[in-house]
Amino acid sequence: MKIGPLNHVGIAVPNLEEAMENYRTLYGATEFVQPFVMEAQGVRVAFVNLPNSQIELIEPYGEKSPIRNFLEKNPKGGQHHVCFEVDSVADAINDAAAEGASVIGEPRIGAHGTLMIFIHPKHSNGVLIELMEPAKH
Ligand SMILES: CC[C@@H](C(=O)O)C(=O)SCCNC(=O)CCNC(=O)[C@H](O)C(C)(C)COP(=O)(O)OP(=O)(O)OC[C@H]1O[C@@H](n2cnc3c(N)ncnc32)[C@H](O)[C@@H]1OP(=O)(O)O
Ligand SMILES: [Co+2]
Repeated sequence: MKIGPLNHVGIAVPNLEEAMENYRTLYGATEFVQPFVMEAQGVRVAFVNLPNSQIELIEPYGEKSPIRNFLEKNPKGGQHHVCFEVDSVADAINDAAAEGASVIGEPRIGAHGTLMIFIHPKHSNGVLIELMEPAKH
C-alpha cells in the first residue's frame, strides 16, 4: 500500500457547535462545513476547512455510535483518527491483509462521498487509521 495526502484528522467531541465555536474564536478558523448526520456511520459531522487539510469534528449519533465508548472514556473529546487518501480502498484492504493487518467491517461511503475503510488502532501504534479514496472534483 502507498498512502497519499493526509485528508483529515478526526476529533470526537461531545458537542459539535461548541467545538466549531472553539476553532473559530481560539484558532481563527473561518471556513466550516456545517453539521450533518451520517446515520449509517453513527455520527454527526462538521468540518473545519484548512488550507491543506480538514479537521473532522464528530459527535455520537444513535445508541450504537462507534464513538460512544471513546467519548465515555474521554468525556471532553479527543483525537480519534487520522485519514489518508489511497487510490483504491479495495487494493488497500488486500495490501493490509498481506501485511497481517485486519480492517474493521466493510468499506463504506464516507463524509466525502467516496469509499473508505478503517484499520484497527492495534496495527498502528494505537492510532485508528481511516483510508479513503479522494473526492473527484
Ligand atoms: C464521518 C464519517 C467518516 C468519514 O468519512 O470520515 C468517519 O470518520 S466515521 C468515524 C467514526 N467511525 C469509526 O470510528 C468506525 C471505526 N471504529 C470502530 O469501529 C470503533 O471505534 C473501534 C476502533 C473498533 C473501537 O471500538 P470500541 O467500541 O470503542 O472498542 P473498545 O472500547 O473496546 O476499544 C478497544 C480498544 O481500542 C481502543 N480505541 C478505541 N477507539 C480508539 C481510537 N479512536 N483511537 C485509538 N484507540 C482506540 C480502546 O481504548 C481499547 O483499547 P484497550 O483498552 O487497550 O484494549
Ligand atoms: Co473520518
